[in-house]
This record gives sequence, structure tokens and C-alpha cells, in this order.
Amino acid sequence: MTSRADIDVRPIDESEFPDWSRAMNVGFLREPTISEEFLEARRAQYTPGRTVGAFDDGRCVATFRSFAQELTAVGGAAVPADAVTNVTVSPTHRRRGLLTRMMAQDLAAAKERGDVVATLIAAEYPIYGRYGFGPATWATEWTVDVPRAGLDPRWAGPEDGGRLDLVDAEDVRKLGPELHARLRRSQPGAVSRDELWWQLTTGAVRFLPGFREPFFVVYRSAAGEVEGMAAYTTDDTWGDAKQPLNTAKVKWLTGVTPAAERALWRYLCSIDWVVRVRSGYRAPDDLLPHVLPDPRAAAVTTQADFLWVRILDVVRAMEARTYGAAGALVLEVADAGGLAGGRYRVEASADGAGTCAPTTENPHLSLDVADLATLWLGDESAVRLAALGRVREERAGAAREADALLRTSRRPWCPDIF
Ligand SMILES: CC(=O)SCCNC(=O)CCNC(=O)[C@H](O)C(C)(C)COP(=O)(O)OP(=O)(O)OC[C@H]1O[C@@H](n2cnc3c(N)ncnc32)[C@H](O)[C@@H]1OP(=O)(O)O
Repeated sequence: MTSRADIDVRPIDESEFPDWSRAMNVGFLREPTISEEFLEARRAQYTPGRTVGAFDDGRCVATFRSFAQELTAVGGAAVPADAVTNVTVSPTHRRRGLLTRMMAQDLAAAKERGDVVATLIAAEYPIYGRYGFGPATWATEWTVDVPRAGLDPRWAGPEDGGRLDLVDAEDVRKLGPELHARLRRSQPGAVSRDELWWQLTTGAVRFLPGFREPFFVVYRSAAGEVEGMAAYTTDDTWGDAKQPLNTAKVKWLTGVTPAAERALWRYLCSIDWVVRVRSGYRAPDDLLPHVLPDPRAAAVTTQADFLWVRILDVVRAMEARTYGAAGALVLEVADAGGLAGGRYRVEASADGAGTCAPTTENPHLSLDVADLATLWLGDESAVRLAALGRVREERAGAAREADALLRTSRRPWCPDIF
């Protein structure tokens, strides 16, 4: 076995991208042989200096990549984020600390650059907490049993004066970015999308396994505004008695008004032949179950953590968000990674704005930086974390006070896997 010190962890140059891509496919259990088409399509994701590999005897055995992203904080401000992705270590080189080395380098560089947080979608729950990441948004997928939903079979489109149209991929690339920008301004947990995201979702660029061209539907309000859009695929399944048994799978659905969300779900549950709708990963408090006359027709298929956040700069993170009440909170933040620990006073005013600064006052709550990330996006309750022993109340009632400041009325949601 090569000793740990002999394995070189460093940013790759572009000529190493094919070997790096092969190693990534190995880690993700995909076919290791890389085609020219795959490389060509994927090359836009080569981020110089931030595409990192580990090399043993000249061969890539681990991969890691990060890129610039914006994450929407509570209140709608976008904070600069270090988005981590493509993390793999070949099975031959596991548990020798390669991920730990790649992560330490990346987080230090992100801190140096001035990113407020790092973000990722965790493949498995136990991997990233040790690096200061905490689960900050959760996702729910429902499967709707359409015949059970109690919907009026005569439905012929939105009753609110709005309209639905099927559109082409090109329309999605044209209309989608602006709609998504609107969503991001009001959806804590949402992240920025680059042009490649729109090319991938519409099939203009293809390298992800199992791509199938979706149908695209747009909702316009009575005033003609594009307020919603969805992409879905369907299978082609028929029962022995010649009854249609098709499933529609929602790839994504964006609605910036409740009317748009309602119309799109109603549409998806009213396509002839479709008896099942899989919602894709939604916020756990999505309107979906309750837009159906019988909400029990929407059964939860998946319920899991989704976006993980690592706070790199507590002062800027706390000042970027808004607060639900006026009040002050002194937090003792532990950070084994040495990037963001310390004692901070957060002061929120009645208009929702907050200030944050290091302090020597006595703390109200002590917690790990990973749990602060979990609280920061507003989803989790400090009272619940205290009950779990993850937050310590240094002053009686502090967890309840923290909840009044930090929690949001709707849950944060990250619509994107990256
Ligand atoms: C953002 C993304 O890209 S998510 C995708 C992550 N990638 C995958 O899941 C692909 C398959 N898995 C892998 O490639 C690897 O197993 C990785 C990347 C998850 C871990 O890489 P390794 O180099 O083995 O991790 P490393 O040796 O640095 O482990 C550090 C610690 O984390 C623990 N750890 C690592 N992976 C896991 C895991 N999947 N489950 C539980 N613990 C884990 C190790 O046991 C070790 O613990 P210790 O410090 O107490 O000894």
C-alpha cells in the first residue's frame, strides 16, 4: 500500500481531466470508460484550480470539485457559497483520509476567498458532519395515486384566468432563467443555476446517465406573466385489461405564486392515462397534498435531508439573513475545523434586520458550527436540538428565544441537486 504521504492531492490541469473523469465515474459506480462526447460535454464543468484530484503513481484515485454558487438566505439575500460536488475516492483507496485532505484544502481556500458558506448535497448522511456541515433543508417526495385524489375528471384548465401551454426546450432555456431568478429571491435554500443547468435539463447537452427528453409545461397568469413551469417524463405502462397505468415523474416544478403551483399540480394529476404522479424532491411543506380534495392520495415516498451547509463566516452569515422577532442571542460556536468558531452576539431589530459581532459576554446557547448551519436557514428548532443534546442552553429559555428569532413560517427548500 502506498503511504498516505505519497499520494499527491492537488488541483488538476486540463490535460488530466479525462483521467479525473474516469476516477469520478469509478467512485460513482458508473462505466469507467469515458467517451469523447462525455468529455466534450462535461468540459464546461472543469473549474481551474478547484477541480482537485488525488494521484497514486500518476493515476487519479480521488476527485473533488467546487464552484462559485449563490445561496438564498432567510429574507431573500444571496450569499456567496462554495459548492462542493463530484466527491469520490476509489474503493481501492478508501478510509486513508483522502476526502479529509481534499475537504480541508477546499474549505480553507473558500474561507480565504471570502465565501460565507460551503454547500453540498450529501450522498450519505454520516459523511460530512465531521467537516462542520449540517443538514439545512429537507426534501419530501410524494407519489400521488391519481384515481384516489377525488379530482373532477372534467377539469379543462385553470379556473383563475391563467393558461397552461406545452413549450419546447428552447422556450425553457429562454423563459426559465428569469422565472428561477424570481423564485430565488423569495425561497431560502435555493441556489443559483448556470447556463449548463438549463442545457442539461433540456437535453441540449447530455452526459448524465438515463436522460429522457421531458415534456415542458408553462403556466401564465391572467395578466400573461410566466409564473410557473414544470418538466416531467412519463412511462408507457398498460395493464392486462387494457387499462392505462402510466406514471408521470416530475423532474422539476417551479411556481412563484400559489396559483401557478396549484395549476401545475392540477395539470399533472389530470393527464389522460396517468394514474400516478411522482412529485420529485419538494419542500416538506409543499402545497401538493392539500391541493388535492383527498390529500391522503399523496403518499410520502421519500423524506430525507437534502442541502448541507457549512458556515465559514458567522458574522456575515448572521447579518445576511432576516429575523422573525426583535431580540439578542449570544452564541458560543465550536468549530473543530478552526474556521468559524468563537462567541458571537446576534442582535435582531423589529424590522427583521440583524447585526452580529464577536463578544465576550456570557453565552445563551452553545452549539457546534454544523448545528448553527442547521438553524441558520430557519428549518430546525433550537428547542428540538436542545432536547437531542446538540444545543446547550446556558441560560434558561434561550432555545425558545432562539426559535422566535431564527425559525421561518415556511420551510427552506433547495430545488437543485448539484
Ligand atoms: C458532495 C458529493 O459529491 S456527495 C458524493 C460522495 N461520494 C460517494 O458517496 C461515492 C462513494 N464513496 C466514496 O467515494 C468515499 O467513500 C467517500 C468520498 C465518501 C469517503 O472518502 P474517504 O477518503 O474514504 O474518507 P476519509 O478516509 O477521509 O474519511 C474520514 C472519516 O469519515 C468517515 N467516513 C467516510 N466516508 C464515510 C461513509 N460513507 N459513511 C460513514 N463514515 C464515513 C471515515 O470512516 C473517517 O472517519 P474517522 O475520521 O473517524 O476515521
